[in-house]
Amino acid sequence: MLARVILDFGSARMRATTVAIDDPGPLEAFLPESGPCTAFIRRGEGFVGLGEAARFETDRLEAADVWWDEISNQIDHDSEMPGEFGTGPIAVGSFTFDPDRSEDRSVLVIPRIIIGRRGGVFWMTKLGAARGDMALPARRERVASPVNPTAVGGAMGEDIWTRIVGEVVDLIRNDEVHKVVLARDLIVRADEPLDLRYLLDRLIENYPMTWAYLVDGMIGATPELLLRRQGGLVTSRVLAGTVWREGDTVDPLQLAAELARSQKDISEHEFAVASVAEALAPYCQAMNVPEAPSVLKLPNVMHLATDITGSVGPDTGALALAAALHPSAAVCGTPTHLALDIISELESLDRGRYAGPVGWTDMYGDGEWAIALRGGQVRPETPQEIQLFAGAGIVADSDPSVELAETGAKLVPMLQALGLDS
Ligand SMILES: C=C(O[C@H]1C=CC=C(C(=O)O)[C@@H]1O)C(=O)O
Repeated sequence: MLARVILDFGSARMRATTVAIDDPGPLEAFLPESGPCTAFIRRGEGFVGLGEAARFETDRLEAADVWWDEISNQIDHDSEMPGEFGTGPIAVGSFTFDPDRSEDRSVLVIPRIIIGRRGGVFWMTKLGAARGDMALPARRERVASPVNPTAVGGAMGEDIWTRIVGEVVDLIRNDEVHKVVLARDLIVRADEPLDLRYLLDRLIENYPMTWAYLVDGMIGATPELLLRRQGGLVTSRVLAGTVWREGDTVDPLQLAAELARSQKDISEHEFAVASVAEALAPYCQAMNVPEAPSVLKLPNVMHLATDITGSVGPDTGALALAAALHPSAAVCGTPTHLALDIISELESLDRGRYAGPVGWTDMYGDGEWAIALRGGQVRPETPQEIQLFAGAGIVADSDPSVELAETGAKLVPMLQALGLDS
């Protein structure tokens, strides 16, 4: 198994301190110009992580879970706010969609400093620090917008991608598989290294209702939550089935009504809900799956949405649940193994961390893992370049050219952030 551990606290025990702080203002303002940093923010709540006390590179969620379990047992935590959700040392991660078919690695990092906000409570956690050493880091002065960003194409041309969607529709109509989510990529290149803090600012500003994430060069603003585990309660927001507005021609209410009635989108959505409900069931004493989806309205698209809730025992942590739920049929298909094979055969794309779990877990197994959608990856060797991804669920009634347009609508948040779509 591939695993690389970088620890800067050796085999000694680590001290961590958490204190309540005054409202620090926007969390993202603390992200430094250079050096490792992480963020997970929705509606102004969440955290930023600065520096790295430890890092685990792996190809398996399960291995990351074991590693964090061992490491978190070596941390002595002194907290002013014990038991407050999200406070204290955390591990922040971004996992590949398909570890068997990706050159990219999954990563779990333990930030050295965490600044967080939730429900009117503000905190800072520092690893390797005592209560006397809890000054807030400096806020940044300014961030740089992308210099001359240009879309330079992806692994596959739009016409070829559309043809492949047609091939998958044929497979589905021949009953060989029920649903397959196909993705495509788009590379955007600038003249100077991209300042990810600028992109994150734009995503937070334009899409405050999504989970804006930044982990190891993977950045985006996703509306889909694989799971939140908070105490004994697990919640999952399942999305699948999409409409969008071309210009301002259609009334949003009418569009939402059309989506709620669209048999094609309802069937696409039902596969996704069933996959999450089936994967969660073995871990839940009780579960609630609403019978009909609601419509989630975002600035660029609308989705059918179902919030599943369940109760889990103390032994099943957030990372273990993420391992059980990934990949759901919102990003893979039904049946899972057939959809995975078709994706790897036809998509001609290494998805890397796109559509994989991205999020955090704490020392008690609580945490939030979203699905890394509406985002892109910047790699250290090409800091002026970002690979964007977008996919669409293909079912029997899919029209390939409409699916292509749907992936275009899903690329809008990142293109806007890069200054390529107004
Ligand atoms: C696969 C993506 O979206 C998923 C989430 C919501 C709606 C989807 C759809 O309607 O196809 C996808 O299942 C993506 O954004 O790349």
